[in-house]
Amino acid sequence: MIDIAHLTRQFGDFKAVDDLSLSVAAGETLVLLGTSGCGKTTTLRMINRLVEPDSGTICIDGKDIRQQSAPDLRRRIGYVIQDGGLFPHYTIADAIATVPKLLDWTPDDIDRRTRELLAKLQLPESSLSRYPAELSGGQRQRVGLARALAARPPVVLMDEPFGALDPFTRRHVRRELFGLSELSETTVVLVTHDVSEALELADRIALMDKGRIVQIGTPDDLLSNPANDFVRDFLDDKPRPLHG
Ligand SMILES: Nc1ncnc2c1ncn2[C@@H]1O[C@H](COP(=O)(O)OP(=O)(O)OP(=O)(O)O)[C@@H](O)[C@H]1O
Repeated sequence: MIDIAHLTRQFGDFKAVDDLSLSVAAGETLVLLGTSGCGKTTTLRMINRLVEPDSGTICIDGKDIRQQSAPDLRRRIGYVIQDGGLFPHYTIADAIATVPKLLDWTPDDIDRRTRELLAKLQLPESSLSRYPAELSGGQRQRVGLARALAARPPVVLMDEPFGALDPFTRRHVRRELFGLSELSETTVVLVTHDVSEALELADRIALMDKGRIVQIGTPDDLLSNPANDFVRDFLDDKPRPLHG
């Protein structure tokens, strides 16, 4: 579904992403996990051409993404960021309708799809005329996902989608959203630095360090056969008392 080969991106002299290759299968959830600054977001943003690589290729369904215009590409790739990434002056109805309108859906089809998503994501219909600032963080996150899923894109990219939520809400919202059949059929690439989130959501985890993949595999693979001490230490995030 997504094939990334020898992807490199520098900022000045600094290699943010360094010869990175990976594939994501259709319907798979791949989590990019790693420390702050290891190149997760840069990798993700190259998939929807918000960042252009210096070298390497990305193909979706066998087609090089540079052979299509960035706006066309982005209409077929949902993108979810922290706190929903909603425009403050768009109502929730406008936000969810953004891509369907660009794709010239009829108002009836947009309305039907919007109401379907509201029901699935447990958002009240009264939220349609509200603005993001009038919703809770968890609700904004659901609207961000509704907007990303509205036109049924085959691929959804998520960058720390639950990062703005408190730990309790975070666990609750992510379980609920990833329980949706709609999302389980979609190919998802999700960026996080939260180990338990990665272990819970991933079909496979790509653990990154300094722009490279240190190990890629199922959560079980990484836990039972860590490639080195970095992988072992990274995954072992149990709290320990400092003294005693
Ligand atoms: N536009 C830019 N200009 C200069 N440097 C950048 C730019 N974007 C990213 N970088 C640098 O590239 C490195 C990787 O950044 P990136 O955002 O991909 O990391 P990350 O793993 O997603 O980190 P975080 O979890 O903190 O978001 C960082 O050192 C960052 O400072």
